[in-house]
Amino acid sequence: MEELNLAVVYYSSTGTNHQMAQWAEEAGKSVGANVRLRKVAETAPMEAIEQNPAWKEHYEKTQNIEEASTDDLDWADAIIFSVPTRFGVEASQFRAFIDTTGGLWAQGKLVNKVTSAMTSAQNPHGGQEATVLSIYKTMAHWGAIIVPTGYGDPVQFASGGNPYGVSATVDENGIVGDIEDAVKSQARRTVEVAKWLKDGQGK
Ligand SMILES: Cc1cc2nc3c(=O)[nH]c(=O)nc-3n(C[C@H](O)[C@H](O)[C@H](O)COP(=O)(O)O)c2cc1C
Repeated sequence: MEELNLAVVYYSSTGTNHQMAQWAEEAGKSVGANVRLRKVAETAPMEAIEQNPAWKEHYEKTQNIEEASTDDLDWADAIIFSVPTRFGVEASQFRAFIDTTGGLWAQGKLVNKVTSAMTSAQNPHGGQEATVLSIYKTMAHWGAIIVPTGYGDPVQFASGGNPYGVSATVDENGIVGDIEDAVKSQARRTVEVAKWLKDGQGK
């Protein structure tokens, strides 16, 4: 078995997607992948962050996490993205990062990356599926391999059954329900698919 590199790239203002990314990191390691957990750089001005105590606290708490770079994408065989929903699409911080990938794209280095995406939103129907699908549009432009969650693992029914990628609903107490197993299942599946492709073995 060759080495398998997984990059878990997330953006989070108030911690939800950070938590989901950590679960994905844990699951990736549990199936033997080398994992890089990376946060997308903050682009909002400090005045905005400081107006929201939860945002400020999370921002300060995660200063030690390395920021995502295009090198992480180049290094990775598999990439999992976790990004909050903002008005029905991904947070702009994530789009700013994606907009730095033109060089890799031009060299064809994003082709066949094995990718999967997760999100969170305040409302179950507030754009969760739309956000994951929006990320997948970019993956199509990359020529990446998209790994949806589907319904192959029953744990996905328990987490709301978003077949595109796990999505969390968040209220004032944090993530609603227990989606940890669903996130971990998605991460393991993404790594498995990447392994099949890397080893040239089908299932
Ligand atoms: C500017 C803004 C726009 C948002 N738009 C939506 C939305 O369209 N639908 C929704 O259900 N929640 C929306 N939310 C709630 C966020 O999705 C929620 O705060 C986020 O998923 C929490 O993730 P985080 O803790 O990782 O930052 C919005 C929040 C902000 C600040």
